[in-house]
This record gives sequence, structure tokens and C-alpha cells, in this order.
Amino acid sequence: NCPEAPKCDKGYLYRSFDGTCNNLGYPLYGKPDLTYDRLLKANYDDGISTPYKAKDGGPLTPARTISNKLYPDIPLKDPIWTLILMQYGQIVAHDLSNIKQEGPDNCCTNETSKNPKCFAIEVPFDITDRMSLAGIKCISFIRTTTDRDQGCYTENEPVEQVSDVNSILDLSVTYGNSLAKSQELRTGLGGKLKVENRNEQDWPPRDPTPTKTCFLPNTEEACYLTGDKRGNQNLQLTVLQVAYLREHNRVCDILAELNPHWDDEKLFQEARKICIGQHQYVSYYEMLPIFLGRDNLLNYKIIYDTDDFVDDYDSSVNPAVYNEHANAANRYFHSNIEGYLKLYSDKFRLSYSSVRLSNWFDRPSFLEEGDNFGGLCRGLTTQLESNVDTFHTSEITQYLFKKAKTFGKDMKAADVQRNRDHGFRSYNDYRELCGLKRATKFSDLSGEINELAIILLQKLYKSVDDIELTTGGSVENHVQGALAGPTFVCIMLKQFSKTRLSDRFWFERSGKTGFTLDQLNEIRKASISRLLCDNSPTTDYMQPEGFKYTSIFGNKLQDCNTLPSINYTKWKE
Ligand code: HEM
Repeated sequence: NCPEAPKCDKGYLYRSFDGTCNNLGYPLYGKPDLTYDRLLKANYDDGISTPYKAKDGGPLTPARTISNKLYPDIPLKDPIWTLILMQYGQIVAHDLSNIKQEGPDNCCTNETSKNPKCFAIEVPFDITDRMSLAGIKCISFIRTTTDRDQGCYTENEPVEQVSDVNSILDLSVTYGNSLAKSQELRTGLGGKLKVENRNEQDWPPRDPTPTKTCFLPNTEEACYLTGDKRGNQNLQLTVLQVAYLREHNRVCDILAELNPHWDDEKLFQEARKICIGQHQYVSYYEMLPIFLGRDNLLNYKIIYDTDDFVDDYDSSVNPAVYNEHANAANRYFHSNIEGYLKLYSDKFRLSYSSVRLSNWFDRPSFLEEGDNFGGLCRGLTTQLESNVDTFHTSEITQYLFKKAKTFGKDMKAADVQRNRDHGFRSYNDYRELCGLKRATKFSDLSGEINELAIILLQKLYKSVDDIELTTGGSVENHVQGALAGPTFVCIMLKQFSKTRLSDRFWFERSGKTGFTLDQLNEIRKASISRLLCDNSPTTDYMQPEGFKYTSIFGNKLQDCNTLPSINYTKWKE
């Protein structure tokens, strides 16, 4: 049942869609349907898959109770950063991983599945029926080092969760995670991706099975086909999905004019390479410094202060995403979500209307009404994100995916429950991994956690060793210059380091598969502001730093055409 390693063409200039052949020694590295990586070995009650209990053998406080007590809805705003920062974070998260919910044919579907080593378990998400988020999780076995390139698993090891997208930061949300998906998305003409034009704007093509993907009160409503299954999940996410789709086609037009002799394939791959370059640049050089601190990123060699190439590819690094990153640390930024989105109707951001998040989950048609898309491009770069703390909007803790019902699901209960069914070791173990002192009593936490939060933790956990990674990490005071505490910053730094090191096609590499130095320094002019300016026909003014609030004192709104932009003549052959 092991996937067969593909034969790689070592001279091929472009990335595959599923991530295979990025690593020529281990061609399967990075592909979808492989297990997450782990920083620390899993800790299950039975050593295999049963979530552990409290140290005294009793049950842990239910996830839903933890959500209610630790993550209430107190609407504080971030003092500096705009909502598009939160949103870009989600795009990066979706690019890198997605817990597989049901298994492939040879694995994981149920206890009688064809592969006896695999099975699925029911995840009891919380205690109340009304808000339950029960689902089936795909489990397969951890792979040993010797057969890691084969995708084989060994018996009697703890279960390891599977991600169903490739683990490479390659804008797979736009291009898909398989060759087949990319073909479904392409027109085959001029390098372009499929779009449907309505009201003089391009929108993603329609999903052929909309009722599976979207919530559609009216059957004619649009439900989009994008490179990622989650592309319709919320309006602000879909804004970025649409922006990158339009950006790809925009770049195709420019390249076709410069190089009329290029065929569909060449135009497609070159435009794709440019868009992935922009995405890697915006993610690492514009977004991550805000989340994790610029000095930290420089010190850990995750970004470089240079106008040269950076050839730090390390073929020994497996791109597989750390389970603790995706399913604990990175989810801390669910805190940044705002419950209402503002739509600014005018150029200078003077008047707005607003829309409730939970009215439009899985329902993108709102974007096509009037100038809602433009209104959101301006709104997301004007509205402040929610303060990064333990408070969470009830739009995601009471009303997530509510559809036509009064109540929905609880995102934070889900986050806590994932910590449990993924068998993460205790918060204390991750403190140690990250160079903090192990706490033997609650008061030992006072270096990193404020007094009020310690009191809350004491109410929720009997022993300091019962504190979970998701909860403990979320109450730490932030590291200076970053938007998370030391344990989560440490985990995310490890992740973003491996993501760049393991990518043979990283945008800063030299050589035949990379850009020329001239081109690379053009890619370094990309920005979130320019992406939105160029792909929202009604947005003419934007501040230079789109992730940061704009005011008359600084980061002022300016004509889009005066913002730095890529000079594409560097691509003329
Ligand atoms: C309105 C915004 C958002 C919504 C509605 C949302 C919703 C969700 C949902 C439903 C899941 C799956 C829960 C589960 O079954 O375990 C999830 C997972 C996740 N979210 Fe969010 N999220 C949002 C924003 C963000 C942001 C801003 C980030 C990070 C910056 C983020 C990072 C993640 C990660 C890393 C996962 C796990 C991915 C995986 O499966 O490996 N999300 N989110």
C-alpha cells in the first residue's frame, strides 16, 4: 500500500503541484496524504491513540468548558495591525496543512478498512449536542526514518495524523495540490486560470459539487472552485483567493505581451513562479516579522537582510509540517479574528457598512454584490484586527458554520480538543523544549504568565503538569516585538525555518530553477497593498504597509500607482 516514489526529472525547471520531486533524494517529501512531523513524541494514554487523562487519572476539564472560561468574547482591538494580517495568516496556514478528515481507499476509513494498520476514531468535540463538532479523523501510523521516503508505516507506534495538502509554501491554495486539480483549474490558453466574468469582474469558476462545499440558501448562488477545499470558508479568505487568482492572470497578460513566443505552458509556469515568489516574500518579509519579530527571524536565519541570493537549501530537512505548529501554536492566531467585517465604500475610508461573519461562512456570493469585493479590500486594510490575546469573538466560539441555525460550532473547543486527540505532550514539556524552566507548581509560571491567567489555569487544571500546550501557550505574555508568547514563538520559528530550508525552489535561490538576481530584487518589491490594489478595480488608494493601520501621521493612503511594483521587463527574453 505504499505510495510509489515518482521518477524525477532533475533538470525540470518548475515545481510539481503535489510537492513531489522538490527533494530529489526523497521525492515523496512534502506531498499530500503524509503524516505531520512532530517536535516531541506523542503521549497517548494507551501509547497508541487514546487521549491522555489528568495526572490523577480523572478526566480533563471538557474542551467546551475551557473555551467558555479561558476564551471569552471581550472585543479588544489590536492597536496597530489590520485585519488583512489575520487573513494572510490563514492563507499561509491553508497553504501548509489540513488535517485529513477521511482516509484514502487503502487506509483509515474504518476499522474494517483494507489496510488493517489503519483505523479511524470518533472525535467527541465537546459536551453539548447543539454545539458539537464531532467528526471522523483519519489516523495512520508514524513512519520510521528508514522507510520515510516510501510512505510506509510501522505497527505499535503512536498514531500520527495525516495532512491532505502538500506541506510546501507554494500557493497551492491557488494552483491546487495535485496535477489533476491544476488541470481542472487551467484554461489551456495564454497560461491562464479559469475565471467567470460577471459584472465586469473575474471570479473563480463554479465548484461542480457546490452543495458539498458551500452553504447555499439559493441554488444559483456562486460557490467557487479554488486550489484549496477551504477557499469559500469565510469572506475575507475568499478575497485573498480571488486576489491571487486575478494576479496570476494579470501576470500572464504582461508576460505574453513581453514574450509573444511563449506558449501556454511557459506562460503558466512563469506566472505561477512569480506569484509563488510574491507569496513567499509577503509571507516571510512582510507578515512573519509582525507575528514573530523581525530580530528573531534574522537571528534564526528565517529572513535575510540582503539584496543577493540566499542559497540555504538543506536536502536533509523534511518539509512535513509540525503537528504542534499547525494544531496548537499557529491556531493561537484565531484570536485575531474580528466578528464583523467593515466595507469601506469610498476611496478615503470615511464611511463604511459592516457584515456579520457567521452570516456568510461557506457562502462567497456576497462578494459579487455591488462593490463588496472592493469594499472588503479597503476594509480589511483599514479595520484593525482583534487584539491577539485569549479573547475570541463569539462569531467563532458560538456561531461558527451556523448556516441557517441559531447557533453553530466552537472553534476554540475544537482547538483544545485537537490538542487532546493529537496527543500533544504537556505544556511543561514544550516549555522545556523551548528553553523555559519546567514548572513544578503553578506559581513557577509567573515569569511568563500573568497572575490572573494562573488563577484561571488553577481552576481548570488540578496539576501544573495537566496544562495543555494549546492552553498554556495561549496565556503566555508576548515576547517583545512579537504577537505570541515564548513557547508558541519558539514552535513557529522552528516551523518557518524548516519550510524555507526544505524548499529547493525557494524564491531566493540562485541557479536555473531560481530567478535572475534582477528578477529576484523585483519580486522583493511585492506587498500586500500592491496585491490588493492591482486586483481590485475600485481600489485606487492604499497605504504602503497594508498590514499596518493608516493615519494622517504615517503610513498614509497614497495613489496605488505610486506604490512599489514589480518591473516585468526583467522577464523579457
Ligand atoms: C475567519 C477566520 C478563520 C476561521 C473561520 C478558521 C476556521 C478554522 C477551522 C474550522 C479549522 C479546522 C478545525 C478543526 O477541525 O480542527 C481551522 C484550523 C486551522 N486554522 Fe483557522 N480559521 C480562521 C483563521 C485562521 C488564522 C488567522 C490562522 C493563523 C494565522 C489559522 C490557522 C489555522 C491552522 C494552522 C489550522 C489547522 C490546519 C490543519 O488542519 O493542519 N486560522 N481553522
